[in-house]
Amino acid sequence: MYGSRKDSSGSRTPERVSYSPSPSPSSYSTNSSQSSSGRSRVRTAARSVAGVFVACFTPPEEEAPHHSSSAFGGSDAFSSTSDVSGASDSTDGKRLHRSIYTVKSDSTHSKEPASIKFTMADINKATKNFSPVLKVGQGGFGTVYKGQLQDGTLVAIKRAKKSMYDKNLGGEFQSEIQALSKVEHLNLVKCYGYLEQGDERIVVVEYVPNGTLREHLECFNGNVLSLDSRLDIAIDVAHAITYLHTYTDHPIIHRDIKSSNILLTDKLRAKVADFGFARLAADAESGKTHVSTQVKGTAGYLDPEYLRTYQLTEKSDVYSFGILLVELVTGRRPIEAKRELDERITARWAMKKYTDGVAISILDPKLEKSDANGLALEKILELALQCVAAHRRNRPTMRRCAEVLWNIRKDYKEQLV
Ligand SMILES: Nc1ncnc2c1ncn2[C@@H]1O[C@H](COP(=O)(O)OP(=O)(O)OP(=O)(O)O)[C@@H](O)[C@H]1O
Repeated sequence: MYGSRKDSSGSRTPERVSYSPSPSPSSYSTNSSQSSSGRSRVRTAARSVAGVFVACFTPPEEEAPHHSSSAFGGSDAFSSTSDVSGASDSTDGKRLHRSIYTVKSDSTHSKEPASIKFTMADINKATKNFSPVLKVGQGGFGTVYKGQLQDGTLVAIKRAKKSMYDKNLGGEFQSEIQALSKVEHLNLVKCYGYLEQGDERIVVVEYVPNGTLREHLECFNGNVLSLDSRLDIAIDVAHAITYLHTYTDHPIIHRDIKSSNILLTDKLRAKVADFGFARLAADAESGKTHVSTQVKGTAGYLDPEYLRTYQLTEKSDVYSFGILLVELVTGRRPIEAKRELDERITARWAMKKYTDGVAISILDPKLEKSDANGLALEKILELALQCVAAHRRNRPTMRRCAEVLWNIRKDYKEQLV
């Protein structure tokens, strides 16, 4: 069900196989950037973590790894770096020792979403009867149109394809609506409302005008995204996901963080989209620490521990975020099937170069190989490595990721002047 489709370049386009404010800049300690000794420690640990990628992403034609026994054992060596995981990780050890996991269904959220219900007449008007000229994209959910509401607001109108509805879309549609309508954050795509009528399932969300992060990494408009902008985007995404994870009553796990779900504004700031797979995380107060659920997500970004155990926590998003960080600095997709064998799994290839002390060789060739870029690259890779740790207890929180990135950006800017 979750395979991958190929784009024209032969690369795999992955397929789906109390308000807590974003951390404020002032709350970030200025000395929390990773030290160089810390980096070398992480580099050592990386060697064992690299095994994870072998196990999880070995392309079909690749030989079986010789060291498969260590495939999920990387965290033992890696545990020496657990001090960077953030204070709130301390509960994770307990989480892993629980033997009974409770399924938390969406039914606990019986409250009507505060979203506006649209009529078919509104939608037809906004999209000029689904004019093909206004079609801006196509995804797993269906077709996306640009539209304009009566008050002039520009919106993206996502129309579910009939086949999705046939496949019991009902629950997923409700999930998307519930999650979207309750959250509001500068770096999250805002939900304006929905329509549910007969076979039609339509979501109306904020229109974000400047394409996806993936498109920008491929220079779709001819402009190279600078490392500075990439850092800004990473911080925006970290803030958005931190917000979801610390959401008032019920934390939300995004479940599908990837570059094509990150939309950019004209000023190149990021807005995280597509809560189609979002599920409400287990309520910490009730003692239910994660959701056991059918595995969903996108190939290349999927947390191996989630794949193995079906147990979903916020740390699955952290894993996907780590893959996204690697994507940001290399410009490559998580899986590039047409590459040489040792380069097909981008994160594994990048981590190997990092541990070999030649991280600079994986910098997106569109970026200048300057000292400042090289240093920032190493620090970003170090964080990415922590995010993709085999075991979730060794991964930092999203809040911690935001803090570290904030400091990397600060140091980077200081180096540039
Ligand atoms: N809010 C939006 N504003 C502007 N364009 C959008 C918006 N949402 C989606 N799009 C465009 O529509 C495309 C398809 O989006 P959609 O979220 O349906 O699928 P996807 O995330 O690309 O893929 P999948 O559904 O498989 O995860 C996007 O790549 C983007 O170009």
